[in-house]
Amino acid sequence: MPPVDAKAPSQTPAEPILFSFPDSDQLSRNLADFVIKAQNDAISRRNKFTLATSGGSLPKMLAKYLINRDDNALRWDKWEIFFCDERLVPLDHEDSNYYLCHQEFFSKVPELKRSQIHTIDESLLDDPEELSDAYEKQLVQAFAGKEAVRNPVFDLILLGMGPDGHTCSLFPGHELLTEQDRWVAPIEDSPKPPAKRITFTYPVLNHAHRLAFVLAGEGKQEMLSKVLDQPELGLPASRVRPSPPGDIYFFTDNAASKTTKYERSDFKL
Ligand SMILES: O=C1O[C@H](COP(=O)(O)O)[C@@H](O)[C@H](O)[C@H]1O
Repeated sequence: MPPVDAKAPSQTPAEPILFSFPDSDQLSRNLADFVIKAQNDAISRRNKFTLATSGGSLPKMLAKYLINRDDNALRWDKWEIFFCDERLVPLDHEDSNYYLCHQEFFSKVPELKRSQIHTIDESLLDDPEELSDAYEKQLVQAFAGKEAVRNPVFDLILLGMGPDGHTCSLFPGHELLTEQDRWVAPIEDSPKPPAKRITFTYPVLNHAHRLAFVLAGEGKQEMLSKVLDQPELGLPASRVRPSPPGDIYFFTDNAASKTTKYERSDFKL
């Protein structure tokens, strides 16, 4: 188990900032600029860029304008990549979030070395607790030093959201919503298959420097309205509210944000 958080618990959490773009192509283009800005800020601060990504619909939208660029904006050698959640299947299984990200993104970036990507230990697939602890240890090692006594502070965490409001593998009504000690936890009863997974917990999410939900299409509309307009429902995605100086953004297309009454912000870097 990681050391106890030393941060003062009384700070008011950040308010979500909503960006809405005409379509998913514009969303991807602006998301790429946002990621590059986060990368540059992180490199100036600590000479590396720690990113955690989700699976689902995100990797394709993320990759679209990050791969095949001709402007040298990306400093791939500085990237260190984790997964916000992972399914307990082999890394070449089609349900694996790593496999999906590899297909959509990593395999198209030859500069990115395999050692920069933190995956689960496949030899522990039969022991979710052990596997989860081993993945948590990878975080402890990556964030060692001064930060080791607090929580890991990711430069950027990219999130998706399912139609039930889940994010990572944190599902509505599940006991993991109140997990305060572990950074990474196993779940063996995920309502969305596969049932066995590991997931980041809120202590990790809510200490990140920046987080962004990436949501496109009409299928996200109803749940996005609930998450932004009715936070009192306590849906998993609504509970992502980092403490200052962390920021939380929603990158959406107009189809996803059509019905929310939440105020849109102009996108500027
Ligand atoms: O199961 C999962 O679902 C969520 C949402 O996926 P999406 O296809 O609706 O974008 C995803 O963020 C998570 O990483 C994944 O394991």
